[in-house]
Amino acid sequence: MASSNIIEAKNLKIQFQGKIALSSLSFSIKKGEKVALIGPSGAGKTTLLNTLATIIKPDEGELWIDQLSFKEMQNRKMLAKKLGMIRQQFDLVDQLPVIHNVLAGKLSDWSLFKSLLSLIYPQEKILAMNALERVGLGDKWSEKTSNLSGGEQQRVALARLLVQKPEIILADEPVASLDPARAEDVLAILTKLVHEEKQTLITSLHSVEYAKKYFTRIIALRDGMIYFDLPAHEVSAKDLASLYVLKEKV
Ligand SMILES: Nc1ncnc2c1ncn2[C@@H]1O[C@H](COP(=O)(O)OP(=O)(O)OP(=O)(O)O)[C@@H](O)[C@H]1O
Repeated sequence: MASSNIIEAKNLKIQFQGKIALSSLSFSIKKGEKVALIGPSGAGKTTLLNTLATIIKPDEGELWIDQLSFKEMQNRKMLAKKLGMIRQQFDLVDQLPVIHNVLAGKLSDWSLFKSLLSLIYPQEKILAMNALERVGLGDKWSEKTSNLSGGEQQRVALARLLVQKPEIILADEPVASLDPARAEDVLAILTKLVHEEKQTLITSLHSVEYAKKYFTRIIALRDGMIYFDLPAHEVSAKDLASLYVLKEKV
């Protein structure tokens, strides 16, 4: 594996009840790339992200994350250092103040005692406050998380990632539940932070417009296969039209 490749996948195959979701996918991703996964519904974007997150074990093929095999990635502490995940549904604990959700990014580093103590006296508060400042929520640290808007909650999830500091961020439709203005705001912050932290980002997106604007590379999936894999600026209207064309019924 070339040392500049942080992810390398060879012939990944995943099936669910005999139905192929990913069909012999091979690709590599370099450190610092910002990759958007696009493609029609059911193309395999979420399955691929969950495989990269080592949540789904491939039926066939091999996967290396920063030189580590799928098996070596099962160590929880190691996994948290390498990979951070952000989803459409934020994965926050609504009833807790914002700062506790941000500090959840540290849980894999902390002992059980420190984690429990932090629920009463937030530990490493300055770290969390700095992260909240960077996502523009410095004044919201003590608010109950459920009182925040959807866009603000997704920014809390970004602050949690800043505290976790993984090398790779996997994002599954991170802005699907937000209105267009908030969606763009969250994507702009996410890609700016990833750039500043020199992280690698892989995001599934339904918006081709945002994929072209905020990402360096676009991998298009269709029927569990790579349909095209191009620098974002080279993706043409014709490529997109044929990717999303509805299949004729036979
Ligand atoms: N847990 C599962 N059990 C059975 N089939 C599944 C499961 N997860 C995904 N699939 C199937 O695998 C295929 C790929 O699904 P996946 O969710 O990865 O697509 P997607 O590109 O993320 O779609 P969307 O854009 O609608 O989220 C689909 O045919 C889906 O029905």
